[in-house]
Amino acid sequence: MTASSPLPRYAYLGPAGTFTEAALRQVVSPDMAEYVPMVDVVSALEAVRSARVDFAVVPIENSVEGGVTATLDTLATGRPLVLVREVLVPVEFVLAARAGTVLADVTRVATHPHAWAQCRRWFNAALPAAVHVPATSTAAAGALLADTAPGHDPGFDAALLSPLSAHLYGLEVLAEHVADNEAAVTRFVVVGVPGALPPRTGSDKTSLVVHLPSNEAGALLAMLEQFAARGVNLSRIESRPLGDRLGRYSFSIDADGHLAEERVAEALIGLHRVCPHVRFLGSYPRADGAPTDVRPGTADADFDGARSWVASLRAGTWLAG
Ligand SMILES: O=C(O)C(=O)Cc1ccccc1
Repeated sequence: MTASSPLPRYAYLGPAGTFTEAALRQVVSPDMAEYVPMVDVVSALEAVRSARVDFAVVPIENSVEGGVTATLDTLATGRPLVLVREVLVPVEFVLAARAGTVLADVTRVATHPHAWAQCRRWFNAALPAAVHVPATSTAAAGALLADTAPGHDPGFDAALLSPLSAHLYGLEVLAEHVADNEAAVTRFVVVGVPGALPPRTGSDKTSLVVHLPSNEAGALLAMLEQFAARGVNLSRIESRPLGDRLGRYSFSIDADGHLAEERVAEALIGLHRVCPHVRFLGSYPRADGAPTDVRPGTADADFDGARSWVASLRAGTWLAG
């Protein structure tokens, strides 16, 4: 990077110390990019749409709660955005407060709703009187606590956040390893505007939003058949309400493989033929590096060979030689 070329700008759910910032750090170091903190994932994604930033890093799925609906819904409609990379972050929480607070005093806990959802059972067992005070992020709760003058009430007693941000905001840790599931992982995605696809690596995912052909028996099967017939495995499928009336859904799908693979391209061709709406959300490398399982008969060479055979039938050259 030369002095004259500006650093790429990345929006993320801030402030400093969020799990989203930890994901962003895995993507690009702070001296090679401008980190732009946002108050929510919708603002981060809209900043990409309005070209205020080049990319956004947002949570999309966690191992305890499932899909992050604000992210899925914002990607599904509006000006097209694509995922260019995914990042996995192990999520570990501590309960922290200002000096002088003891655990028994804590009845109001501020944190991001996803963090609270991942620790509900822990609080039921350890601090049954505690109620959740929603914050825009885990680190925002910590920052607010740190910024409130001594003797003033910020509206809560403690923050549920990462050990790193408890340290960053100078808070005292009251409880460590706060979790319903110690192995919880959140999946984040790097989102940009549509352009050239990241190259195929042999360990890729393709994300899509699909509406069903019609509201009748077999409609879901007709959609799924497009993947199954080409040996394309789905690693995630979630239905989201379309919002206009009850009973209408859009499907958010992650498929194993890259659009550059014939079997994935053929599945998309099938979807485009039978479904009223298909939105391509990108092909990008898997964070876990697991190689894509390509079933016999579904490799590129199998599709090429079959296509040449049909071409020879059409041309009447199949008996020649
Ligand atoms: O609030 C944060 O730190 C975030 O980055 C959102 C979040 C909250 C809980 C688990 C994973 C991500």
